[in-house]
Amino acid sequence: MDIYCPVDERCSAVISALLEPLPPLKIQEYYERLLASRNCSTIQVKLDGEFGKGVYAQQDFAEGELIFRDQMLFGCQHPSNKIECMEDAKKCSIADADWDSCHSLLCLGEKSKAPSRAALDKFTQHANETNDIFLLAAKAIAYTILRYRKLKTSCERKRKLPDSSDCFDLSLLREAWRPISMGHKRRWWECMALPEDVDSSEEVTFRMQIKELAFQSLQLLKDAIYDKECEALFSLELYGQIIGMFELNNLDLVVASPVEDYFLYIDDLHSPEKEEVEKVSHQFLDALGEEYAVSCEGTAFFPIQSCMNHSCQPNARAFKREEDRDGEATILACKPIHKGEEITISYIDESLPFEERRAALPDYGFTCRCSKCQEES
Ligand SMILES: C[S@@+](CC[C@H](N)C(=O)[O-])C[C@H]1O[C@@H](n2cnc3c(N)ncnc32)[C@H](O)[C@@H]1O
Repeated sequence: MDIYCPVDERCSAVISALLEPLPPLKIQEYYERLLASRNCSTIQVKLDGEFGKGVYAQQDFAEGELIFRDQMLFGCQHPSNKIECMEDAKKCSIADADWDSCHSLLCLGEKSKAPSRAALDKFTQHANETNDIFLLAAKAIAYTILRYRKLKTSCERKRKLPDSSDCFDLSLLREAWRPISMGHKRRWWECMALPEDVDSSEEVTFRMQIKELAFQSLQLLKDAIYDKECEALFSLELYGQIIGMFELNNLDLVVASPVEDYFLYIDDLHSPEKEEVEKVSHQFLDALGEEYAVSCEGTAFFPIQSCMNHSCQPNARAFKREEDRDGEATILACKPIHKGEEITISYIDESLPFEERRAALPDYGFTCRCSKCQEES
């Protein structure tokens, strides 16, 4: 029997409006504005190709040249790699930008704006025990709610209207949701690759279990940060689409330990300031032992990098370099690229033989139709 989510039924019209794709020109305009806001003129996002959106070169690039750097929209650290991440959250050591964009609703500390911190604790624990992708989905929902509230307040101020806190405005919710609406999406329980230990005869049951898990997580999140005007964001349909978007687009990340950065900073200080600070800091360094330099491993969604299509003969690579200590993604040319050419990366190890590449790509929810695969098939 399928899962019944009452919000899906109550908000079906709003959900359809949020999932309706924008016309191609509007999509292009959105990315033009995003790239301009980052002073990036080396690339363009267009919908010209066979596979929907794609990233195209606006100039020639030599082999090894930096094409662009992308800032993450949402990211999280894997629980297995967390050294007291919950403690971090309690101390609210998250950057101010993250605080404004989503953390104020998801914080477990004293400054939290979450309606129920106990419920938020339960949600977080469930995500840590099952799948940390739920933490990322919670960030996307909190981000949209906070953006919606901000847009509404500024609209009311502009129009000199009285505070109409209960009056829902679909166009503002669509605007608040826009950055997430742009990501390539499918329902999580439908796009997820079947794990190797699950027999194909068990596929239907497996996908239903995944859907149930998402529903459990959503109920816990709803108890923690429910917002009546943004109720549609608590539908199973949108939750599944958001998680699916992360599953299909995310990039694995390694970010240098911020604690290590702190100790390196102290190391660079001059006397007598350095000795003064070390009087306090050495206790922490002793307590942490080797762990102070453990880098943060996680997963993140990048708005521009996620528009890059896959090729088994890519002309670029997306990764982190030693100097990129800030969680940004770096895209470098691995071949000379000419102005106007599509810039592609490989989501898998492209040196594998055809059959193995074909077997690896279902993790990304598609069968490759790049020229190399077409020739080899
Ligand atoms: C990360 S997204 C890339 C951006 C995407 N084209 C869009 O419109 O948002 C990955 C999706 O693009 C499509 N895609 C990318 N590379 C492809 C390829 N080589 N063959 C077939 N489809 C591809 C698939 O639908 C895949 O799930």
